[in-house]
Amino acid sequence: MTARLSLYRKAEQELYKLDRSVKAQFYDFCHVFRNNPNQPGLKLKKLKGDSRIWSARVNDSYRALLTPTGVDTDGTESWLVIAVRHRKDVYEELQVAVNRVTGEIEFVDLAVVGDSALRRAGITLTPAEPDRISVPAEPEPTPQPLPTVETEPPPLLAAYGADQLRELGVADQLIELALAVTDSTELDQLVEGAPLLSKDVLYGLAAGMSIDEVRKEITQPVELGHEPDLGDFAAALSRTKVTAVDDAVQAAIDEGDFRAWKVFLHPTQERIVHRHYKGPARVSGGPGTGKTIVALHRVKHLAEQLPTGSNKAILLTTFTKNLTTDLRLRLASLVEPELLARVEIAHIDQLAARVLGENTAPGRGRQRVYDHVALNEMRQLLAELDDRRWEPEFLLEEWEQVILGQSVPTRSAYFQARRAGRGRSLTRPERNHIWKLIEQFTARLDKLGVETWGQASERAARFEMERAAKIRARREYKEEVGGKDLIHRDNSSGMRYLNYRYRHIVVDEAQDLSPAHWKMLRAMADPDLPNDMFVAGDTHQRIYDHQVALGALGINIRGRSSRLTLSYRTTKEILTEALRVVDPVKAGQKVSYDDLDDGTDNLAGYRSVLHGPAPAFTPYDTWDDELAGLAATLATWRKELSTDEHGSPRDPSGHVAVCVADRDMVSQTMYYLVTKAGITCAELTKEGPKGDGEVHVGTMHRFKGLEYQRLAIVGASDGVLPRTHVIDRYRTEDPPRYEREQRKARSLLFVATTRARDALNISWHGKPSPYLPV
Ligand SMILES: Nc1ncnc2c1ncn2[C@@H]1O[C@H](COP(=O)(O)OP(=O)(O)OP(=O)(O)O)[C@@H](O)[C@H]1O
Repeated sequence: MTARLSLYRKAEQELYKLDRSVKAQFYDFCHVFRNNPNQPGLKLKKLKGDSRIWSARVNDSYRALLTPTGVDTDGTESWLVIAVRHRKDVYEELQVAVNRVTGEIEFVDLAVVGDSALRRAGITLTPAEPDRISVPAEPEPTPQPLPTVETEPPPLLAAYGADQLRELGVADQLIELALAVTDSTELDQLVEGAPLLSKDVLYGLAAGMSIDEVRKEITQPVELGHEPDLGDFAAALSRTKVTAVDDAVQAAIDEGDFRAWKVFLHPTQERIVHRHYKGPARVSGGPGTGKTIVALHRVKHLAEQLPTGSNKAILLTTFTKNLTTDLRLRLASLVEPELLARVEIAHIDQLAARVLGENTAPGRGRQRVYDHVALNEMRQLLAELDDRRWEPEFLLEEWEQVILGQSVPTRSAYFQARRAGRGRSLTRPERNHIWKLIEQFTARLDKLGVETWGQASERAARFEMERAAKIRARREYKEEVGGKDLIHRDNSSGMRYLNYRYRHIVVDEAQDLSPAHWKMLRAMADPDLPNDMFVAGDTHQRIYDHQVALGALGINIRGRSSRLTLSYRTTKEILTEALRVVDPVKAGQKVSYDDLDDGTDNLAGYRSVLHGPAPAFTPYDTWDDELAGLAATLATWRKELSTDEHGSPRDPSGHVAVCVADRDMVSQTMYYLVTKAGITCAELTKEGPKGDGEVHVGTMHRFKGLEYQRLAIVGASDGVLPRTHVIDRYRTEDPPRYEREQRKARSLLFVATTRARDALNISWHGKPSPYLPV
């Protein structure tokens, strides 16, 4: 008799952590079991407590726990491995059941629940295999008197009843326990071995979500829609996310946690990925909630729907070059090469450059320069004209945000232009003066044969919009003439083949794209088709000054926005401090964030189930002291990360990073670490880490979208974050600008703090940055 085996998700995760030798014995076990589950050496037997759970021998110490999930028509038995664990951790009270809300198979593990919670709920766990060496029985401990009602803290979820938890989908076995827990540590222990839905519901309620919010945001999305048959495990198995145990299972398990994001999407993530959207859609969420992961799965989902041969029909784009490298690697590990060929991956500037290349005669292209070069030119122009009326920074921004940003073509149009968020208003003569200066400035850039990236994206947007207009005009005409051949009307053979560049566009790090970027992207996909654009971003992480209202740019995301709230990256401890940076509770410091449209966004419900040490905040007297402290921390981290959890050596390179505020500090930090502390470094550049030094060092901007196991932020002093000497004058001169600069600096620190997975150290010398929660 043969058997089909599947692995429950939790069992697979347990396997990742087991010793290599136990894993190998598990593969042997699977092989034998699939051939004949009744092979005597497997010692397959039912546990006493829940008749649905069986135990089988993997080796002397380890047991596989399984549940039968039906028999095929050909007589093949189907079994689900629900856990693999040491025999000492197998006890009779284990339970497996079908969840009444989702209809999925759920396994509840009480071994991880704290003693106090179990005691309060009156549960005692009985080992399924008591130790064979008999030890003289210890005298029964005298029962401890239960704390009196006065001293017992009230239950954490006192406001809710058993029926409510049941209706929301909490597993039956956990309900009494959940209602008895009195603090968040007990709750953490309780949910550690809980099924996903129970965990989400309990954490949601504990975080202050109302019953209605939990029902709407957590339960309803995973509801089956009809009452499941609680005894039909075969049907339940088909709804449960499992890994088939076949010859490839070893490779899957060896990949360990690296595989998790590819296979186990959270139901909220999954829903966003697979939904059909009639128009552009958006996913938001705090750092590490999996927006990039959702974007990648969305690309996969869309690629799967396309007909064979749809080469490069999907565009996956993001803000920076180094992030495209990461997207490319991840996507390649997620999809087959045939699907990968349907996707074009390019960062936003690269796209703009390509459009300009196509529209420029050979040899006529302009060199693209960064804003600091343009600012220098503006400064020189003003000096030559001896014009001190306006700051060069103000003029450059006025040009980029108002004139370029709104494609203002003429002086008279500039008189009418909206200048929302630009601070002080300008009179007509002032606008006249500014227009003249900017004309001279752009003529100067022209003469030098250069343009800014802002200008380039604006020009690219214009070319693309013209292209889209031609496509529309041609379609309208075709409709008018009833679909007849249009050769007589097309003025070039290329025209006949003119079509939108992409069928779908997926954008990551959307918060930093400028209006010109959006206009260009909008024109690259057909606005009349569903699922045209999918946008992932978090405005709390906006670190460039590009505020947009997508609706005004023809990208209508209203009613198609979703939010992720569970962080997969950062620990609760780090997250709590990071949130105090962007959402300060100090009086008078309310900061509000937009939703890429006319509304506002927030991080309500943003949470993590991971734990780690509390972030360290360390003051120093001088920069030199701080660097010495950093070197000591890095040496400790290097030592700790040099062995894995089984004690085997491991290379810690690339898992630790140092984040500073500016380029000078990058050089100083690297110089100190290399010459004085013997720690090799790799500088984080726009292209990614340069060289293979063990510790990555970079400015906060370079950390966008990245993550590290341990992170040190150094030089987080007052005056550096924010740059007081640069922005202080706006405090009275231009309060909205001052506000924007503050928000950018705050977001920068927020981005930096949320790059750390396990440990975060923040230090400063002199006074700390006002944004730090110290
Ligand atoms: N369903 C999942 N299963 C396992 N790991 C996940 C899952 N979703 C996300 N992760 C992991 O969480 C981390 C953060 O994910 P991701 O980078 O997509 O978040 P993000 O929201 O884009 O973050 P940020 O806004 O900071 O760029 C990554 O290491 C990712 O692999």
